[in-house]
Amino acid sequence: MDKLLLRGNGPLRGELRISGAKNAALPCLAASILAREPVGLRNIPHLRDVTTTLELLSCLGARVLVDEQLGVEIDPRSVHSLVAPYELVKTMRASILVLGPLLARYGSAEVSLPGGCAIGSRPVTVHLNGLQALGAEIRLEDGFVKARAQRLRGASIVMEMVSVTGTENLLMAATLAEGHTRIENAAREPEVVDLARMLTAMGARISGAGTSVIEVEGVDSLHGCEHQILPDRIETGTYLVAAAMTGGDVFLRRTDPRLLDSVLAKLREAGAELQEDGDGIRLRMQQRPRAVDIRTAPYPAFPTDMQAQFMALDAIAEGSAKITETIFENRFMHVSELQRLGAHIDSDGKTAVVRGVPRLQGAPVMATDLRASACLVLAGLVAEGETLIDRIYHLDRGYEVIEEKLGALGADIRRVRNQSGKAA
Ligand SMILES: CC(=O)N[C@H]1[C@@H](OP(=O)(O)OP(=O)(O)OC[C@H]2O[C@@H](n3ccc(=O)[nH]c3=O)[C@H](O)[C@@H]2O)O[C@H](CO)[C@@H](O)[C@@H]1O
Ligand SMILES: C=C(OP(=O)(O)O)C(=O)O
Repeated sequence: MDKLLLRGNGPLRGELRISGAKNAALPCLAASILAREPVGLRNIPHLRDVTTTLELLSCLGARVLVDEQLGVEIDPRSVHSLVAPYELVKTMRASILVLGPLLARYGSAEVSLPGGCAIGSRPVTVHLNGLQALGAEIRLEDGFVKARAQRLRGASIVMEMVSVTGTENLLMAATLAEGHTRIENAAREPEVVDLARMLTAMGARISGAGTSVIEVEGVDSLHGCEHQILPDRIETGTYLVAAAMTGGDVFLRRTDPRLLDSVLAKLREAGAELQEDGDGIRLRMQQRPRAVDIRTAPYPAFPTDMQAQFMALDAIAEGSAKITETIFENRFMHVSELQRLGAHIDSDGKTAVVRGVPRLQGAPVMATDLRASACLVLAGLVAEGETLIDRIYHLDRGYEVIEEKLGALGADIRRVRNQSGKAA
């Protein structure tokens, strides 16, 4: 198992390019199943979750072509299996996103239930209730969601809670349903908007994406398209926090700061100077960060996917801060690892009070989930001595070549590869 070795060595400086968003690429890849022609996707990030999704599409029978610049072409005309097997689904919750497209396009789907992941129970009830409202017959059998429908029918759906993947599944299903669908209490995340842009380019009739009411007029078929995945706002936010924590000066290219308002507001509150510039954003930090309170909630409020990174910032900030996680019941697993590095944090599961210390001390730590891993990398950048992070396969699900990108900004970071299969 690979590990990351870091030594805190001062401010990050320089420029780097932000990748396409994982959480937009995965639904867009799933949406390709809806088309009657090949679909081309650009700015696809090179991530383990993308590879798993491409394997899943191949397993369904789609022809997948990956080109040098990591553009991907998917030809769904050869799809012949409507079963998403456990072996692939268990490694990635986003696999549930093939359910809506398979059902809408082929009238049947069997998708293994995604397992409960470390950050919380993550049910898919609102996906299933919404598909039933569109006329699907759904059974849960042998760990699979088995869904059938002659043709889905448009319906008015009020989502019980704001669900990002739930909104995406229903939106994709509704594009080929007969008649009009209205989705209320829809997620407003930019990744939902990106998916709607792609579906519209395929001939879907959608309005309201980005608001909490999305309306879809079903069409008989969807054609191919070329679509550019939007920049990763969470990767952007993670590198901005890295620069802020190290007292650095970095420019992040090919990103869209408008997707990050709530995060940028918190960085300013922490003392960072931000400058939006053409296709990117520059951050300069000339003081020790001030502690900032965080409360996660659906977009446009502060994203749960940035909570762990801000806990790392608060751990070395001036003053105390309260962090409240409202989306997932178990997303504080980085607390005990930050404590190993010398952070002062009291947590009761849903809230954490962080008292900033002037300096962290390097130690061996364990990554437990994707953003918890990012939080430990940030802490390692400012810790005195060596920090060795184990189980970084989580990180590889969501950050493209993180050690190269941080290395280019001057960080002392290196991947320790384990060739033998024994602990490195
Ligand atoms: C609203 C929100 O911030 N969603 C986050 C969630 O999306 P993801 O789509 O994975 O999760 P959902 O948005 O569906 O879940 C949001 C909340 O609703 C609950 N829920 C969801 C579906 C359901 O049927 N029943 C139910 O109770 C979940 O347990 C969770 O507490 O994780 C992603 C990965 O970290 C983040 O990128 C998303 O920003
Ligand atoms: C937890 C995340 O992803 P996933 O929903 O794929 O588990 C994330 O993006 O932070």
